[in-house]
Amino acid sequence: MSRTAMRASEKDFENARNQLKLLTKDPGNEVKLKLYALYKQATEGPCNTPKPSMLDFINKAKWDAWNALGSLPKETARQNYVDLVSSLSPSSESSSQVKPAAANEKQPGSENIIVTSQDGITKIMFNRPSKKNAITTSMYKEIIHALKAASTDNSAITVFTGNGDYYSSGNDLTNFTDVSPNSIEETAKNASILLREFVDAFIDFPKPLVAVINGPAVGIVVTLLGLFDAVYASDKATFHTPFSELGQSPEGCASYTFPKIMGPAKAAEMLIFGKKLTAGEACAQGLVTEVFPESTFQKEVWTRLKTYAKLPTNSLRISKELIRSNEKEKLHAVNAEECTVLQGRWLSEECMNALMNFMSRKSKL
Ligand SMILES: CCCCC/C=C/CC(=O)SCCNC(=O)CCNC(=O)[C@H](O)C(C)(C)COP(=O)(O)OP(=O)(O)OC[C@H]1O[C@@H](n2cnc3c(N)ncnc32)[C@H](O)[C@@H]1OP(=O)(O)O
Repeated sequence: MSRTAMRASEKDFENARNQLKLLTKDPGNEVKLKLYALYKQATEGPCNTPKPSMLDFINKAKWDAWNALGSLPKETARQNYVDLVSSLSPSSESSSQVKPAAANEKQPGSENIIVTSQDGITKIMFNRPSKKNAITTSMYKEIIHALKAASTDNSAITVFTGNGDYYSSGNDLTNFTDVSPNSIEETAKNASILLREFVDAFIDFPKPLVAVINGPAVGIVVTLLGLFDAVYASDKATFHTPFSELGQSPEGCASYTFPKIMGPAKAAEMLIFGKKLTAGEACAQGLVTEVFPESTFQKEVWTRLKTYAKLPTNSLRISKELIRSNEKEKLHAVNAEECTVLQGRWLSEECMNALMNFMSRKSKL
């Protein structure tokens, strides 16, 4: 008999609750919301409490998740809860972690950012494919750390890429949702400080910085490309900065680099109106260096990068310094301004509405 056809007993339900306490890895906010909703439905039936205020992020998200279950019978909710907890066992957690192939020197850190050094190339890989490589707060910190280490290691160039079908879906939107109403302002301030430090690490990076865009790229991973020295893209990559849709504003110095790269009209289409570009369009507008067919992308790009990494390292650094140094002061000022503006945006009703929409879309089971 399949698990879904079975009926979980009170004992199964109790066991699942205990099993949950033993989890070694945080299952993430979305799963926690689903668990919360199923638990409430299984024990109390359909949602029976008043809708919390929009600013009460956490309770509103919980309420939405529970309310979305409608009139699901208590027994079904109980079974779904047991099934969900069982799917979170350590074996299913670890199966989503994919290690990079042929990594000679794997450096320590979480599994969400994997740093390897080989053939004169330090590779920093987004490795959270089940979440489309969305960037959590701790991943921002790890990347800052990885860039600092790469700036003084033996490699000639540093490369960012993504594991799985996405390059990255940008900022993890749940970074802002697991916050109590009275700490929203402090969270926005801390995020602004972290973002500024994060972007500064790219502005100041002394070696050639290359992006190997293996799939769609969204938000901050797109805006940062203006600070990269070369961007190679698979023809299945897309470039999307939906800031207005999210009630937010550009970051990563794109408000300055994009108009310089592609002209103000094309930059406005991307940064204000959120137009998504294909790899070919991004290349035509100067954001991407070269586009490769998906079938040969990895082979062609890495072969080329290995050749580049054999060039004299001091010469590479000095040439980059000449190209970029005049801009550095301006870029730091732009970064500071963008972070200040974003801090205000994160507290705006438009942004809160957009985050709630994302959360309620996810909590529909
Ligand atoms: C220190 C703070 C600094 C802040 C800097 C600010 C930066 C601004 C930005 O980066 S704005 C860009 C933010 N990103 C987005 O708006 C993308 C949101 N995600 C999506 O629109 C979609 O998920 C998608 C188009 C990327 C992919 O859609 P698809 O239908 O193919 O896949 P799923 O939606 O089912 O995604 C699979 C799971 O991954 C979760 N996920 C994907 N992206 C994000 C994200 N950015 N944040 C959080 N979670 C994300 C998605 O929710 C699914 O999870 P689930 O399986 O648990 O439901």
